[in-house]
Amino acid sequence: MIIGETPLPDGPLGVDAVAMTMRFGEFVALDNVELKVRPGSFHALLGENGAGKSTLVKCIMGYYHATEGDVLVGGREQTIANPKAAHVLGLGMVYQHFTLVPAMTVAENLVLARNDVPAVVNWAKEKKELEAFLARMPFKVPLDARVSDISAGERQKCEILKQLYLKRRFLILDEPTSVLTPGEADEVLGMLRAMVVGGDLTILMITHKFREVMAFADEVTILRRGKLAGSGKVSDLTPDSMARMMIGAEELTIQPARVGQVGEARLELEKLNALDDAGAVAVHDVSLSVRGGEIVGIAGVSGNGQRQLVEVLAGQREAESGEIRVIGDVYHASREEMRRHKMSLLPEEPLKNACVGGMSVADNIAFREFDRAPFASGGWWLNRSAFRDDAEKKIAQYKIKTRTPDTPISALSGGNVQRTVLARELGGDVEVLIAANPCFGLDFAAVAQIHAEIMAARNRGAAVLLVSEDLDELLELSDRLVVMFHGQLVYETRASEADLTEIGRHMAGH
Ligand SMILES: Nc1ncnc2c1ncn2[C@@H]1O[C@H](COP(=O)(O)OP(=O)(O)OP(=O)(O)O)[C@@H](O)[C@H]1O
Repeated sequence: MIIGETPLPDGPLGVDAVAMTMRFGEFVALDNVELKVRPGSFHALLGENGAGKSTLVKCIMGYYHATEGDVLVGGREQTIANPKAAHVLGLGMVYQHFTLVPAMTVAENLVLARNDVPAVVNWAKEKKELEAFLARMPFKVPLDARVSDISAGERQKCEILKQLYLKRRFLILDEPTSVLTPGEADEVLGMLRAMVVGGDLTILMITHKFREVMAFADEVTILRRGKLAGSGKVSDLTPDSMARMMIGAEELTIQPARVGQVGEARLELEKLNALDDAGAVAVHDVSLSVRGGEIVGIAGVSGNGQRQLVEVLAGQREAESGEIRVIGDVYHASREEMRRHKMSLLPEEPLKNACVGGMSVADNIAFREFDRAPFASGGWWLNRSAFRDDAEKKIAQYKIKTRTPDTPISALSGGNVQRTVLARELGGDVEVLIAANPCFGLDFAAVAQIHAEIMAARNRGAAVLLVSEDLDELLELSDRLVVMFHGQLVYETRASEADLTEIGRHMAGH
Protein backbone atom coordinates (compact mmCIF):
# COMPACT_ATOMS: atom_id res chain seq x y z
CA MET A 1 0.00 0.00 0.00
CA ILE A 2 1.22 3.50 -0.79
CA ILE A 3 0.39 6.40 1.52
CA GLY A 4 1.76 9.54 -0.06
CA GLU A 5 5.31 8.59 -0.91
CA THR A 6 5.71 6.14 1.92
CA PRO A 7 5.19 2.44 1.20
CA LEU A 8 3.97 0.52 4.24
CA PRO A 9 5.49 -2.93 4.80
CA ASP A 10 3.38 -5.95 3.81
CA GLY A 11 1.83 -8.30 6.34
CA PRO A 12 0.91 -7.51 9.92
CA LEU A 13 1.49 -3.91 11.03
CA GLY A 14 3.26 -2.68 14.12
CA VAL A 15 1.91 0.41 15.85
CA ASP A 16 3.63 2.62 18.41
CA ALA A 17 2.28 5.47 20.48
CA VAL A 18 5.16 7.78 21.37
CA ALA A 19 5.10 10.17 24.33
CA MET A 20 1.34 10.49 24.05
CA THR A 21 -0.52 13.03 26.17
CA MET A 22 -4.22 13.72 25.99
CA ARG A 23 -5.91 16.48 27.92
CA PHE A 24 -9.63 17.03 28.23
CA GLY A 25 -9.72 20.62 29.46
CA GLU A 26 -7.70 20.63 32.67
CA PHE A 27 -7.83 16.88 33.03
CA VAL A 28 -4.91 14.76 31.86
CA ALA A 29 -6.31 11.44 30.61
CA LEU A 30 -2.98 10.29 29.15
CA ASP A 31 0.33 11.52 30.47
CA ASN A 32 3.34 10.87 28.26
CA VAL A 33 2.36 7.25 27.57
CA GLU A 34 4.44 4.85 25.47
CA LEU A 35 2.97 1.82 23.74
CA LYS A 36 4.89 -0.46 21.40
CA VAL A 37 2.94 -3.14 19.61
CA ARG A 38 5.27 -5.23 17.48
CA PRO A 39 4.11 -6.43 14.06
CA GLY A 40 2.70 -9.95 14.24
CA SER A 41 2.22 -9.92 18.01
CA PHE A 42 -0.77 -10.29 20.32
CA HIS A 43 -0.57 -7.39 22.75
CA ALA A 44 -2.82 -6.84 25.77
CA LEU A 45 -3.66 -3.42 27.20
CA LEU A 46 -4.56 -3.52 30.87
CA GLY A 47 -5.64 -0.93 33.39
CA GLU A 48 -8.33 -0.11 35.90
CA ASN A 49 -11.57 1.55 34.83
CA GLY A 50 -10.66 5.09 33.87
CA ALA A 51 -6.94 4.35 33.43
CA GLY A 52 -6.99 5.72 29.89
CA LYS A 53 -7.11 2.57 27.74
CA SER A 54 -10.00 3.70 25.52
CA THR A 55 -8.53 7.18 25.22
CA LEU A 56 -5.21 5.72 24.05
CA VAL A 57 -6.74 3.53 21.36
CA LYS A 58 -9.07 6.34 20.26
CA CYS A 59 -6.00 8.54 19.74
CA ILE A 60 -4.45 5.80 17.61
CA MET A 61 -7.65 5.37 15.59
CA GLY A 62 -8.05 9.10 14.92
CA TYR A 63 -11.20 9.57 17.02
CA TYR A 64 -9.24 11.88 19.25
CA HIS A 65 -6.28 14.01 18.37
CA ALA A 66 -3.65 13.62 21.07
CA THR A 67 -2.59 16.87 22.68
CA GLU A 68 1.02 15.75 22.30
CA GLY A 69 2.82 12.71 20.95
CA ASP A 70 2.96 10.66 17.78
CA VAL A 71 1.58 7.50 16.25
CA LEU A 72 3.95 5.31 14.25
CA VAL A 73 2.44 2.78 11.87
CA GLY A 74 4.85 0.28 10.36
CA GLY A 75 7.65 2.30 11.95
CA ARG A 76 6.64 5.53 10.20
CA GLU A 77 5.09 8.58 11.74
CA GLN A 78 1.52 9.09 10.56
CA THR A 79 -0.96 11.88 11.09
CA ILE A 80 -4.25 10.07 11.58
CA ALA A 81 -6.88 12.76 11.13
CA ASN A 82 -9.92 10.54 11.57
CA PRO A 83 -10.96 6.87 11.72
CA LYS A 84 -11.24 6.74 7.94
CA ALA A 85 -7.57 7.62 7.67
CA ALA A 86 -6.77 4.85 10.16
CA HIS A 87 -8.77 2.37 8.06
CA VAL A 88 -6.85 3.39 4.93
CA LEU A 89 -3.63 2.52 6.77
CA GLY A 90 -5.03 -0.93 7.65
CA LEU A 91 -5.98 -0.24 11.27
CA GLY A 92 -9.35 -1.49 12.52
CA MET A 93 -11.22 -1.66 15.78
CA VAL A 94 -13.91 -3.90 17.23
CA TYR A 95 -15.95 -2.10 19.88
CA GLN A 96 -17.64 -3.32 23.02
CA HIS A 97 -20.98 -2.31 21.54
CA PHE A 98 -22.23 -3.75 18.29
CA THR A 99 -21.97 -1.75 15.07
CA LEU A 100 -23.75 -4.15 12.71
CA VAL A 101 -27.15 -3.13 11.35
CA PRO A 102 -29.66 -5.55 12.95
CA ALA A 103 -32.22 -5.42 10.12
CA MET A 104 -29.68 -6.45 7.47
CA THR A 105 -28.20 -9.88 6.81
CA VAL A 106 -24.65 -10.75 7.73
CA ALA A 107 -23.66 -10.68 4.04
CA GLU A 108 -25.22 -7.23 3.54
CA ASN A 109 -23.46 -5.91 6.61
CA LEU A 110 -20.10 -7.12 5.35
CA VAL A 111 -20.40 -5.94 1.76
CA LEU A 112 -21.91 -2.54 2.59
CA ALA A 113 -19.12 -1.83 5.09
CA ARG A 114 -16.66 -1.65 2.21
CA ASN A 115 -15.48 1.67 0.87
CA ASP A 116 -15.79 0.58 -2.75
CA VAL A 117 -19.39 -0.68 -2.83
CA PRO A 118 -20.71 -0.20 -6.38
CA ALA A 119 -24.00 1.68 -6.86
CA VAL A 120 -25.63 -1.54 -8.04
CA VAL A 121 -24.42 -4.56 -6.11
CA ASN A 122 -24.13 -7.84 -7.98
CA TRP A 123 -25.19 -9.98 -5.02
CA ALA A 124 -24.59 -13.32 -6.72
CA LYS A 125 -20.97 -12.36 -7.37
CA GLU A 126 -20.52 -10.81 -3.91
CA LYS A 127 -21.95 -13.91 -2.21
CA LYS A 128 -19.56 -16.15 -4.07
CA GLU A 129 -16.62 -14.00 -3.05
CA LEU A 130 -17.86 -13.87 0.54
CA GLU A 131 -18.09 -17.64 0.67
CA ALA A 132 -14.54 -17.91 -0.63
CA PHE A 133 -13.46 -15.39 2.02
CA LEU A 134 -15.26 -17.31 4.78
CA ALA A 135 -13.64 -20.56 3.69
CA ARG A 136 -10.25 -18.99 4.57
CA MET A 137 -11.48 -17.65 7.91
CA PRO A 138 -11.12 -19.42 11.22
CA PHE A 139 -14.76 -19.06 12.24
CA LYS A 140 -18.00 -19.33 10.36
CA VAL A 141 -21.11 -17.17 10.44
CA PRO A 142 -24.46 -17.66 8.68
CA LEU A 143 -24.22 -15.20 5.76
CA ASP A 144 -27.96 -15.13 5.02
CA ALA A 145 -29.18 -14.74 8.59
CA ARG A 146 -30.45 -11.37 9.72
CA VAL A 147 -28.15 -9.91 12.38
CA SER A 148 -31.13 -9.45 14.72
CA ASP A 149 -31.71 -13.21 14.65
CA ILE A 150 -28.22 -14.37 15.60
CA SER A 151 -26.82 -14.74 19.11
CA ALA A 152 -24.55 -12.22 20.80
CA GLY A 153 -21.63 -14.60 20.33
CA GLU A 154 -22.23 -14.87 16.59
CA ARG A 155 -22.60 -11.11 16.30
CA GLN A 156 -19.24 -10.62 17.97
CA LYS A 157 -17.69 -13.07 15.51
CA CYS A 158 -19.27 -11.07 12.66
CA GLU A 159 -17.81 -7.84 14.00
CA ILE A 160 -14.36 -9.41 13.95
CA LEU A 161 -14.92 -10.99 10.53
CA LYS A 162 -16.00 -7.63 9.18
CA GLN A 163 -12.62 -6.19 10.15
CA LEU A 164 -10.79 -9.09 8.53
CA TYR A 165 -12.98 -8.76 5.42
CA LEU A 166 -11.99 -5.10 5.25
CA LYS A 167 -8.35 -6.31 5.21
CA ARG A 168 -7.25 -4.74 8.47
CA ARG A 169 -3.71 -5.72 9.41
CA PHE A 170 -3.74 -4.21 12.87
CA LEU A 171 -6.82 -4.92 14.91
CA ILE A 172 -7.83 -3.32 18.20
CA LEU A 173 -10.30 -5.35 20.27
CA ASP A 174 -12.07 -3.59 23.13
CA GLU A 175 -13.02 -6.28 25.66
CA PRO A 176 -13.98 -8.65 22.88
CA THR A 177 -15.11 -11.53 25.06
CA SER A 178 -17.51 -9.75 27.39
CA VAL A 179 -20.54 -11.01 25.43
CA LEU A 180 -19.14 -14.51 24.87
CA THR A 181 -19.45 -17.66 26.96
CA PRO A 182 -16.10 -18.92 28.32
CA GLY A 183 -16.07 -21.60 25.60
CA GLU A 184 -16.76 -19.10 22.82
CA ALA A 185 -14.17 -16.70 24.24
CA ASP A 186 -11.45 -19.34 24.08
CA GLU A 187 -12.52 -20.34 20.59
CA VAL A 188 -12.45 -16.78 19.20
CA LEU A 189 -9.22 -15.75 20.91
CA GLY A 190 -7.58 -19.04 19.98
CA MET A 191 -8.42 -18.50 16.34
CA LEU A 192 -7.25 -14.90 16.38
CA ARG A 193 -4.05 -16.02 18.03
CA ALA A 194 -3.56 -18.55 15.23
CA MET A 195 -3.90 -15.72 12.68
CA VAL A 196 -1.31 -13.71 14.59
CA VAL A 197 1.07 -16.66 14.71
CA GLY A 198 0.38 -17.27 11.01
CA GLY A 199 1.69 -13.78 10.24
CA ASP A 200 -1.63 -12.33 9.04
CA LEU A 201 -2.43 -9.88 11.78
CA THR A 202 -1.32 -7.84 14.77
CA ILE A 203 -3.71 -7.59 17.71
CA LEU A 204 -4.05 -5.05 20.51
CA MET A 205 -6.66 -6.25 23.00
CA ILE A 206 -8.14 -4.25 25.87
CA THR A 207 -9.22 -6.69 28.57
CA HIS A 208 -9.80 -7.03 32.28
CA LYS A 209 -9.28 -10.78 32.31
CA PHE A 210 -5.84 -11.95 33.39
CA ARG A 211 -6.67 -15.45 32.27
CA GLU A 212 -6.99 -14.21 28.68
CA VAL A 213 -3.76 -12.24 28.92
CA MET A 214 -1.87 -15.27 30.23
CA ALA A 215 -3.37 -17.64 27.65
CA PHE A 216 -3.27 -15.56 24.46
CA ALA A 217 -1.07 -12.46 24.68
CA ASP A 218 2.67 -12.20 23.96
CA GLU A 219 3.19 -8.80 25.51
CA VAL A 220 1.31 -6.46 27.78
CA THR A 221 1.16 -2.73 28.52
CA ILE A 222 -0.37 -1.57 31.79
CA LEU A 223 -1.77 1.90 32.45
CA ARG A 224 -2.58 3.45 35.80
CA ARG A 225 -4.36 6.78 36.08
CA GLY A 226 -3.27 7.90 32.63
CA LYS A 227 0.39 6.93 33.09
CA LEU A 228 2.41 3.98 31.89
CA ALA A 229 2.62 1.63 34.88
CA GLY A 230 4.54 -1.19 33.24
CA SER A 231 5.01 -3.32 30.16
CA GLY A 232 6.76 -6.50 29.18
CA LYS A 233 6.56 -10.04 27.99
CA VAL A 234 3.64 -11.96 29.45
CA SER A 235 5.93 -14.94 30.05
CA ASP A 236 7.94 -12.81 32.50
CA LEU A 237 4.85 -11.74 34.49
CA THR A 238 2.19 -13.24 36.74
CA PRO A 239 -1.42 -12.15 37.30
CA ASP A 240 -0.31 -10.89 40.71
CA SER A 241 2.49 -8.75 39.35
CA MET A 242 0.17 -7.31 36.69
CA ALA A 243 -2.52 -6.61 39.29
CA ARG A 244 0.01 -4.81 41.44
CA MET A 245 1.06 -2.58 38.53
CA MET A 246 -2.57 -1.84 37.77
CA ILE A 247 -3.67 -0.74 41.21
CA GLY A 248 -0.41 0.47 42.74
CA ALA A 249 -0.64 0.84 46.48
CA GLU A 250 -4.45 0.83 46.45
CA GLU A 251 -6.09 -1.73 48.73
CA LEU A 252 -8.48 -4.28 47.30
CA THR A 253 -11.90 -4.53 48.91
CA ILE A 254 -12.16 -7.74 50.87
CA GLN A 255 -15.38 -9.65 50.45
CA PRO A 256 -17.22 -10.21 53.73
CA ALA A 257 -17.85 -13.82 54.76
CA ARG A 258 -21.28 -15.29 54.13
CA VAL A 259 -23.11 -14.87 57.44
CA GLY A 260 -26.64 -14.55 58.77
CA GLN A 261 -29.88 -16.47 58.64
CA VAL A 262 -32.04 -17.08 55.61
CA GLY A 263 -35.42 -15.47 56.27
CA GLU A 264 -38.89 -15.31 54.73
CA ALA A 265 -39.59 -15.22 50.99
CA ARG A 266 -39.30 -11.60 49.83
CA LEU A 267 -39.45 -11.84 46.07
CA GLU A 268 -41.79 -14.43 44.58
CA LEU A 269 -42.45 -15.07 40.91
CA GLU A 270 -45.33 -17.33 39.99
CA LYS A 271 -45.83 -18.68 36.49
CA LEU A 272 -44.50 -15.47 34.99
CA ASN A 273 -44.73 -15.11 31.21
CA ALA A 274 -43.40 -12.30 29.05
CA LEU A 275 -42.76 -11.67 25.36
CA ASP A 276 -39.73 -10.25 23.60
CA ASP A 277 -39.88 -7.23 21.25
CA ALA A 278 -40.79 -9.45 18.31
CA GLY A 279 -43.75 -10.93 20.21
CA ALA A 280 -42.18 -14.35 20.85
CA VAL A 281 -42.35 -15.94 24.30
CA ALA A 282 -39.17 -14.94 26.11
CA VAL A 283 -40.07 -15.79 29.71
CA HIS A 284 -42.07 -18.97 30.07
CA ASP A 285 -43.86 -19.99 33.27
CA VAL A 286 -41.05 -18.85 35.52
CA SER A 287 -41.68 -19.56 39.21
CA LEU A 288 -39.02 -18.67 41.73
CA SER A 289 -38.74 -17.48 45.28
CA VAL A 290 -35.89 -15.50 46.81
CA ARG A 291 -35.72 -15.23 50.58
CA GLY A 292 -34.20 -12.56 52.74
CA GLY A 293 -30.51 -13.19 53.38
CA GLU A 294 -30.19 -15.26 50.23
CA ILE A 295 -28.59 -14.71 46.83
CA VAL A 296 -30.27 -16.64 44.05
CA GLY A 297 -28.23 -16.67 40.85
CA ILE A 298 -29.72 -17.09 37.39
CA ALA A 299 -27.24 -18.64 34.99
CA GLY A 300 -27.68 -18.91 31.25
CA VAL A 301 -26.25 -18.00 27.90
CA SER A 302 -27.37 -14.48 26.99
CA GLY A 303 -30.58 -14.35 24.98
CA ASN A 304 -32.47 -16.98 26.95
CA GLY A 305 -35.00 -14.58 28.44
CA GLN A 306 -32.91 -13.16 31.29
CA ARG A 307 -33.06 -9.64 29.88
CA GLN A 308 -36.85 -9.69 29.52
CA LEU A 309 -37.26 -11.14 33.01
CA VAL A 310 -35.23 -8.30 34.50
CA GLU A 311 -37.16 -5.77 32.43
CA VAL A 312 -40.44 -7.06 33.84
CA LEU A 313 -39.08 -6.77 37.38
CA ALA A 314 -37.85 -3.26 36.62
CA GLY A 315 -41.18 -2.13 35.17
CA GLN A 316 -39.75 -1.74 31.67
CA ARG A 317 -41.83 -4.54 30.17
CA GLU A 318 -45.36 -5.82 30.84
CA ALA A 319 -45.77 -9.42 31.92
CA GLU A 320 -48.28 -11.35 29.81
CA SER A 321 -49.46 -13.42 32.75
CA GLY A 322 -48.38 -14.65 36.13
CA GLU A 323 -47.79 -12.84 39.35
CA ILE A 324 -44.93 -11.15 41.18
CA ARG A 325 -45.13 -10.66 44.94
CA VAL A 326 -42.77 -8.64 47.08
CA ILE A 327 -42.97 -9.30 50.80
CA GLY A 328 -46.40 -10.84 50.20
CA ASP A 329 -47.86 -7.90 48.22
CA VAL A 330 -48.69 -8.18 44.55
CA TYR A 331 -46.13 -6.10 42.69
CA HIS A 332 -46.52 -4.12 39.45
CA ALA A 333 -43.05 -2.54 39.38
CA SER A 334 -44.19 1.00 40.08
CA ARG A 335 -41.74 3.48 41.51
CA GLU A 336 -43.88 3.79 44.62
CA GLU A 337 -43.81 0.02 45.23
CA MET A 338 -40.05 -0.10 44.70
CA ARG A 339 -39.60 2.63 47.25
CA ARG A 340 -42.03 1.13 49.76
CA HIS A 341 -40.36 -2.27 49.58
CA LYS A 342 -36.83 -0.81 49.47
CA MET A 343 -36.07 -2.46 46.16
CA SER A 344 -32.87 -1.68 44.31
CA LEU A 345 -31.96 -2.38 40.76
CA LEU A 346 -28.58 -2.66 39.10
CA PRO A 347 -29.50 -2.97 35.44
CA GLU A 348 -27.32 -3.81 32.45
CA GLU A 349 -25.87 -0.90 30.48
CA PRO A 350 -26.27 1.50 33.40
CA LEU A 351 -25.46 4.61 31.38
CA LYS A 352 -28.48 3.88 29.19
CA ASN A 353 -30.81 2.25 31.71
CA ALA A 354 -30.06 3.85 35.03
CA CYS A 355 -28.61 7.32 34.46
CA VAL A 356 -29.28 10.63 32.79
CA GLY A 357 -26.12 11.08 30.72
CA GLY A 358 -26.13 14.87 30.60
CA MET A 359 -26.69 15.22 34.36
CA SER A 360 -23.85 15.44 36.85
CA VAL A 361 -22.50 12.57 38.90
CA ALA A 362 -23.93 14.15 42.07
CA ASP A 363 -27.38 14.57 40.52
CA ASN A 364 -27.34 11.00 39.27
CA ILE A 365 -26.57 9.76 42.78
CA ALA A 366 -29.40 11.85 44.19
CA PHE A 367 -31.75 11.12 41.31
CA ARG A 368 -33.71 8.36 42.98
CA GLU A 369 -34.07 10.28 46.20
CA PHE A 370 -34.20 13.87 45.11
CA ASP A 371 -37.90 14.37 45.73
CA ARG A 372 -37.75 13.11 49.30
CA ALA A 373 -36.63 14.58 52.62
CA PRO A 374 -33.97 15.63 53.55
CA PHE A 375 -33.37 16.55 49.95
CA ALA A 376 -36.75 18.14 49.35
CA SER A 377 -38.35 20.80 51.41
CA GLY A 378 -41.50 22.57 50.32
CA GLY A 379 -42.28 20.14 47.52
CA TRP A 380 -40.32 21.17 44.45
CA TRP A 381 -37.63 23.19 46.11
CA LEU A 382 -34.52 21.09 46.41
CA ASN A 383 -32.14 21.41 49.26
CA ARG A 384 -29.08 21.26 47.08
CA SER A 385 -26.50 21.28 49.81
CA ALA A 386 -28.02 18.22 51.53
CA PHE A 387 -27.84 16.05 48.50
CA ARG A 388 -24.54 17.52 47.52
CA ASP A 389 -23.02 16.41 50.86
CA ASP A 390 -24.56 12.98 50.47
CA ALA A 391 -23.21 12.65 46.91
CA GLU A 392 -19.70 13.67 47.98
CA LYS A 393 -19.75 11.09 50.75
CA LYS A 394 -20.84 8.37 48.36
CA ILE A 395 -18.28 9.37 45.72
CA ALA A 396 -15.56 8.81 48.34
CA GLN A 397 -17.07 5.64 49.78
CA TYR A 398 -17.59 3.98 46.40
CA LYS A 399 -14.25 5.27 45.04
CA ILE A 400 -15.89 6.90 42.03
CA LYS A 401 -13.19 8.47 39.89
CA THR A 402 -14.68 11.74 38.73
CA ARG A 403 -12.98 15.08 38.45
CA THR A 404 -15.72 16.87 40.36
CA PRO A 405 -19.20 15.91 41.58
CA ASP A 406 -20.53 18.25 38.87
CA THR A 407 -18.89 16.40 35.96
CA PRO A 408 -21.55 14.97 33.61
CA ILE A 409 -21.81 11.24 34.23
CA SER A 410 -21.40 10.55 30.49
CA ALA A 411 -17.75 11.72 30.78
CA LEU A 412 -16.92 8.92 33.26
CA SER A 413 -15.39 5.61 32.27
CA GLY A 414 -17.73 2.59 32.19
CA GLY A 415 -16.59 1.26 35.55
CA ASN A 416 -17.14 4.55 37.24
CA VAL A 417 -20.66 4.88 35.81
CA GLN A 418 -21.37 1.44 37.30
CA ARG A 419 -19.98 2.50 40.68
CA THR A 420 -22.17 5.61 40.62
CA VAL A 421 -25.32 3.54 40.07
CA LEU A 422 -24.15 1.17 42.79
CA ALA A 423 -23.65 4.06 45.20
CA ARG A 424 -27.18 5.24 44.53
CA GLU A 425 -28.83 1.82 44.63
CA LEU A 426 -26.95 0.29 47.56
CA GLY A 427 -26.24 3.49 49.47
CA GLY A 428 -29.49 3.24 51.46
CA ASP A 429 -31.47 0.41 53.05
CA VAL A 430 -32.09 -2.47 50.66
CA GLU A 431 -34.58 -5.29 51.16
CA VAL A 432 -34.71 -6.65 47.64
CA LEU A 433 -31.86 -6.28 45.18
CA ILE A 434 -32.05 -7.24 41.53
CA ALA A 435 -28.69 -7.15 39.76
CA ALA A 436 -28.16 -7.94 36.08
CA ASN A 437 -24.55 -8.56 35.01
CA PRO A 438 -23.41 -6.01 37.58
CA CYS A 439 -19.71 -6.41 36.82
CA PHE A 440 -19.86 -6.35 33.03
CA GLY A 441 -16.74 -4.59 31.75
CA LEU A 442 -15.33 -3.78 35.17
CA ASP A 443 -11.75 -4.12 36.34
CA PHE A 444 -10.92 -6.55 39.12
CA ALA A 445 -10.74 -3.90 41.85
CA ALA A 446 -14.25 -2.71 40.96
CA VAL A 447 -15.47 -6.30 40.72
CA ALA A 448 -14.10 -7.02 44.19
CA GLN A 449 -15.88 -3.96 45.52
CA ILE A 450 -19.22 -4.74 43.89
CA HIS A 451 -19.12 -8.38 44.98
CA ALA A 452 -18.38 -7.25 48.52
CA GLU A 453 -21.32 -4.81 48.44
CA ILE A 454 -23.71 -7.46 47.15
CA MET A 455 -22.58 -9.94 49.79
CA ALA A 456 -22.90 -7.28 52.48
CA ALA A 457 -26.46 -6.49 51.35
CA ARG A 458 -27.27 -10.20 51.57
CA ASN A 459 -25.71 -10.45 55.01
CA ARG A 460 -27.84 -7.52 56.15
CA GLY A 461 -30.88 -9.57 55.13
CA ALA A 462 -31.63 -8.43 51.57
CA ALA A 463 -33.11 -10.89 49.09
CA VAL A 464 -30.81 -10.79 46.07
CA LEU A 465 -31.63 -11.95 42.56
CA LEU A 466 -28.40 -12.03 40.57
CA VAL A 467 -28.65 -12.53 36.83
CA SER A 468 -25.25 -13.10 35.29
CA GLU A 469 -23.53 -14.60 32.29
CA ASP A 470 -20.40 -15.07 34.36
CA LEU A 471 -20.47 -18.48 36.00
CA ASP A 472 -17.51 -17.75 38.26
CA GLU A 473 -19.35 -14.75 39.63
CA LEU A 474 -22.51 -16.78 40.20
CA LEU A 475 -20.65 -19.57 41.97
CA GLU A 476 -18.80 -17.11 44.16
CA LEU A 477 -21.85 -15.14 45.27
CA SER A 478 -24.96 -17.33 45.04
CA ASP A 479 -26.51 -19.45 47.75
CA ARG A 480 -28.74 -21.10 45.21
CA LEU A 481 -28.36 -21.27 41.44
CA VAL A 482 -30.94 -21.80 38.70
CA VAL A 483 -30.32 -22.18 34.98
CA MET A 484 -32.50 -20.38 32.43
CA PHE A 485 -32.84 -21.85 28.97
CA HIS A 486 -35.33 -20.79 26.28
CA GLY A 487 -37.21 -18.71 28.82
CA GLN A 488 -37.65 -21.48 31.36
CA LEU A 489 -35.91 -22.37 34.58
CA VAL A 490 -34.58 -25.81 33.77
CA TYR A 491 -32.28 -26.67 36.66
CA GLU A 492 -31.69 -25.74 40.27
CA THR A 493 -28.86 -26.51 42.66
CA ARG A 494 -27.29 -25.25 45.85
CA ALA A 495 -24.20 -23.28 44.80
CA SER A 496 -22.02 -25.11 47.32
CA GLU A 497 -22.91 -28.43 45.65
CA ALA A 498 -22.89 -27.13 42.08
CA ASP A 499 -21.35 -29.31 39.39
CA LEU A 500 -20.00 -27.16 36.54
CA THR A 501 -20.46 -29.82 33.88
CA GLU A 502 -24.06 -30.30 34.90
CA ILE A 503 -24.73 -26.55 34.82
CA GLY A 504 -23.02 -26.25 31.42
CA ARG A 505 -25.18 -29.07 30.04
CA HIS A 506 -28.36 -27.32 31.14
CA MET A 507 -27.14 -23.97 29.82
CA ALA A 508 -26.73 -25.62 26.44
CA GLY A 509 -30.23 -27.10 26.65
CA HIS A 510 -29.40 -30.75 27.25
N1 LIG B 1 -14.49 12.90 26.00
C1 LIG B 1 -14.06 13.01 27.25
N2 LIG B 1 -14.17 14.17 27.93
C2 LIG B 1 -13.72 14.28 29.18
N3 LIG B 1 -13.13 13.29 29.89
C3 LIG B 1 -12.99 12.11 29.28
C4 LIG B 1 -13.44 11.90 27.93
N4 LIG B 1 -13.16 10.62 27.60
C5 LIG B 1 -12.56 10.06 28.67
N5 LIG B 1 -12.45 10.95 29.68
C6 LIG B 1 -11.84 10.70 31.00
O1 LIG B 1 -10.57 10.13 30.80
C7 LIG B 1 -10.30 9.09 31.75
C8 LIG B 1 -9.91 7.83 31.02
O2 LIG B 1 -11.07 7.26 30.41
P1 LIG B 1 -11.00 5.99 29.47
O3 LIG B 1 -12.37 5.78 28.91
O4 LIG B 1 -9.87 6.11 28.52
O5 LIG B 1 -10.70 4.84 30.54
P2 LIG B 1 -10.60 3.26 30.35
O6 LIG B 1 -9.27 2.84 30.87
O7 LIG B 1 -10.92 2.90 28.95
O8 LIG B 1 -11.74 2.76 31.35
P3 LIG B 1 -12.82 1.52 31.30
O9 LIG B 1 -12.08 0.26 31.63
O10 LIG B 1 -13.79 1.87 32.38
O11 LIG B 1 -13.44 1.52 29.92
C9 LIG B 1 -11.57 8.95 32.58
O12 LIG B 1 -11.36 9.62 33.81
C10 LIG B 1 -12.63 9.65 31.78
O13 LIG B 1 -13.58 10.23 32.64
